[in-house]
Amino acid sequence: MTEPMLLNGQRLAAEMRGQLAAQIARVRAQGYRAPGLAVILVGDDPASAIYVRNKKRAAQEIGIEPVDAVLPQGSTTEDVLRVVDQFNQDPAIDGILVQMPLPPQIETETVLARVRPDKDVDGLTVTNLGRLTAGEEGLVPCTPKGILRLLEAYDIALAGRRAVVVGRSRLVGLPVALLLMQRQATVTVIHSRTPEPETIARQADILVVAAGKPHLVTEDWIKPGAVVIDVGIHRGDHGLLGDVDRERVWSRVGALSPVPGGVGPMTILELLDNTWTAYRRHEGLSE
Ligand SMILES: Nc1nc2c(c(=O)[nH]1)N[C@@H](CN(C=O)c1ccc(C(=O)N[C@@H](CCC(=O)O)C(=O)O)cc1)CN2
Repeated sequence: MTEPMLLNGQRLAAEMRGQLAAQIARVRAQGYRAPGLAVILVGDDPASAIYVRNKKRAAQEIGIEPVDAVLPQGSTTEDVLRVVDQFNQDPAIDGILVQMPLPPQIETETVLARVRPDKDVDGLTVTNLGRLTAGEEGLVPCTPKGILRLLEAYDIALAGRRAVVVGRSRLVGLPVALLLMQRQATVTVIHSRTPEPETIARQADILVVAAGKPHLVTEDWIKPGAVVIDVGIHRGDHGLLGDVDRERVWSRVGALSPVPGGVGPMTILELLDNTWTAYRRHEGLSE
């Protein structure tokens, strides 16, 4: 078999960020304000702190003004809602994201429901997920949107092909299944209660793994030549691990998105892209 292809999200995201930076610089030169992104971090999860720092840095580098609110681990739902309300009302803020996961005492549903749908740059509100389900224009969740952009950039055909999604989360599994279906793929979603998941996964031309379990997927899950998208990210003693055991699947796959350097950078890119979209809508600029 020919050598598998590595789907390089790091490089694609860098290219796209350059294009966004140029577009933002153009409108700024015409006298428009800077796009504003509010990032809400609650608690002391170390991984979340890294992602938030990376998001703010990426925003700043392309000309989006990041503003953050950092709340302590013991915050209440009401505390978070107050911050969301402030950003909802602030005309300088185009996008609001609440970093997930939230501490267990906070009602995630209630917090997400408070974010104005036109500022929901994570695409996680019921309004935006409903629009996605109906095939209407809205703001699309970042990781799924990044996965589709990565597949498109590498000319990976979806229409008529069999896609299997491992995981059914609101952040990734559910919306990526919808997007793949909209691209005419035949989609199956499997999850923790699915019997014999390997047997179903082995039918996949495109396998998207968002299970949250390090090295869950091994060669037994892979149809020879399959395109495998690894969404997992886990901090092990020897660095970052994905949900896919890269060494064990490598001889069977046709293409693989690596961890790190695959889907992660695409997630941040799509957050910036959604903020740019929200900004243009707020400023009445053409899309
Ligand atoms: N509100 C949200 N919360 C969470 C989301 C999200 O999209 N919105 N997704 C994940 C975490 N996440 C973004 O928040 C995220 C994870 C990983 C990366 C990334 O760039 N990873 C790098 C490695 C970086 C490192 O850890 O050293 C890579 O894969 O190359 C970006 C964003 C859960 N929460």
